Amino acid sequence: MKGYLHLENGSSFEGEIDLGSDFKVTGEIVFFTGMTGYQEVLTDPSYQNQIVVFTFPLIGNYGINESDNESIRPQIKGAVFYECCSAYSHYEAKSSLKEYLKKWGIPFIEHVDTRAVVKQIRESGSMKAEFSTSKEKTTQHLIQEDIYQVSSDAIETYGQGKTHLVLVDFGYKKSIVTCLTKRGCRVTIVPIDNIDRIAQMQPDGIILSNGPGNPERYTYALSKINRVITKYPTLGICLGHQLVALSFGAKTKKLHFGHRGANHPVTDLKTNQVFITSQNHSYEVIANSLKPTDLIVRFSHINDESVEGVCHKTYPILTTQFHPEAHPGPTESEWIFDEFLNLVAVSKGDMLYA
Ligand SMILES: NC(=O)CC[C@H](N)C(=O)O
Repeated sequence: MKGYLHLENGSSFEGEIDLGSDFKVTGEIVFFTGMTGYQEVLTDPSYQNQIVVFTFPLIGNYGINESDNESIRPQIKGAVFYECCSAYSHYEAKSSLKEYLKKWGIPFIEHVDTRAVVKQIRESGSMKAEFSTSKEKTTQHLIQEDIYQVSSDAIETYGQGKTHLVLVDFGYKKSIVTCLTKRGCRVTIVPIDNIDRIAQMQPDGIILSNGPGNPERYTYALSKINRVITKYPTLGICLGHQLVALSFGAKTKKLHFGHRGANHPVTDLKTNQVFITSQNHSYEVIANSLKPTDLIVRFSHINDESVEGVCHKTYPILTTQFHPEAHPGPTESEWIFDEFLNLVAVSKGDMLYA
């Protein structure tokens, strides 16, 4: 049946929806530019509350498998496709993308002119949107509270290595844990509300995870976060990077339409090397706001010179706005985990990490 995507800036697009006639979904509309990696995007908790426009025109062609989930369920609010492929083909595929979205009740609209939608987002910025079978715009109802269900309830441990890391969970991606356990680490996942219990766990280092929403909503926890990260070697990833910066007094702001894709070029200002990164964020750390702090910009985005990571002048703290764990996207920045584990090993007094 015909469906309509309505954006907060007043523009509307026609497509096709195959859910019941009363249904309507609202959320913040963002776009992801990767040609592949849709399963990782759907299941990345950082996308909670967002309607994702996939810019590649054919999505779903290798189906859904059992290994590419970044969390236990799809997290996006809705999806917009040009074409969502039913005739998938891959030896590991267990179902089609459409079947998977329907099973979890995630609405999607297809046969939408996604290029035209993205032009609107690039002009007006990320904004509220809704799609439904109604031709009528109800954009005045789109301004809604951002409600996120993040962070696991329980403390869980993965891996058995000698190096013990605590991952503070704001909605972490599974691949971050995989990158650490495959390097011989034991990783304890700690919900943000249990941050006071970290010292009892005697970690060798801390990871602040990725997560959805505006980093400023964690303002209440910044002093606790700062206490922990100035005690142990710390790696901050995406939201975790933003929280490190905020906890030292820097500021964040919203990007016009965010960085979401698998081909974002970043320079390491320490070595002048450039690498291609996987990204998914709406907010950035304001470079100037770092000046009065002891944080130094370590990584910079080539396209817009936004801050892509920092390190601290004295503490063993390293952060990335991009995703070194990739999934989706290129794995060429995975060495960040090795550099961080080097910091951990040095601070433990061990030999340098191999
Ligand atoms: N992937 C993330 O951790 C995203 C961080 C934050 N929610 C942002 O959009 O900027």
